[in-house]
Amino acid sequence: MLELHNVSVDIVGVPVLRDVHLVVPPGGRVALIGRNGAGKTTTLRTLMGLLPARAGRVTLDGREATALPPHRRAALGIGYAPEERRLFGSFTVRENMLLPAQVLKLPAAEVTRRLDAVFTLLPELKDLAARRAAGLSGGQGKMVALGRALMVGTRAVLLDEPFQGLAPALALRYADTLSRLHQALPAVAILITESNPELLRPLVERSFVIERGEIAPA
Ligand SMILES: Nc1ncnc2c1ncn2[C@@H]1O[C@H](COP(=O)(O)OP(=O)(O)OP(=O)(O)O)[C@@H](O)[C@H]1O
Repeated sequence: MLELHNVSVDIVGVPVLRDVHLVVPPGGRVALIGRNGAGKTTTLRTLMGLLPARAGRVTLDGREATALPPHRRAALGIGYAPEERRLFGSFTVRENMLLPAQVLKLPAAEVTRRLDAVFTLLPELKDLAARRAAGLSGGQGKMVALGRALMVGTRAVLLDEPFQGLAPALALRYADTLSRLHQALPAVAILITESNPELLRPLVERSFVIERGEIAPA
């Protein structure tokens, strides 16, 4: 269970999240819906430990995580796919996917096991494994970012607007991938941000709406 308890976050002195309460149950599929600038990315970055909370607490399975740096949260099984993907262009797809697992210094056998599991789930990544990330299309880049998040996200993956900018056919394929992901790894929670609530309705069990940094159940 990943939880924000009454979290407030300021960026350069401006309140961006206000008293946010958000719950992502184990294996749950949760949407965070909001317009541009509503605070979706800030919420995910706060969950990941990339932004400090001015007030409130972050917990993982009831354990205090508010002060944990991002790599410690990743080590606890939280994967993050940022909206802008942040792939290293000169690295291959495989190298990009391996990076977070290497940062966590996971044993080589475990890294290989996880990579194989992600390739089984997302076979198109296996075909792209040797390609440089710089040459990927936007849709391919999103799949790589998902695969990379799954390399550490054994409990939860946070996906920031993965449908943004995808052509309709690719968006359908991505949605299908998320459904397969849930079937194959039912224990892994998925938190997805999006501006269009209709797009995620078939994929999630629960939605939260965020407006000007405040969350209410949809
Ligand atoms: N580094 C920053 N400096 C100043 N303001 C910021 C910064 N980062 C975010 N903000 C502001 O915080 C608010 C929330 O931003 P956030 O990126 O979380 O929104 P979002 O819902 O993810 O929308 P988008 O899809 O446009 O990124 C916005 O008003 C944004 O302008």
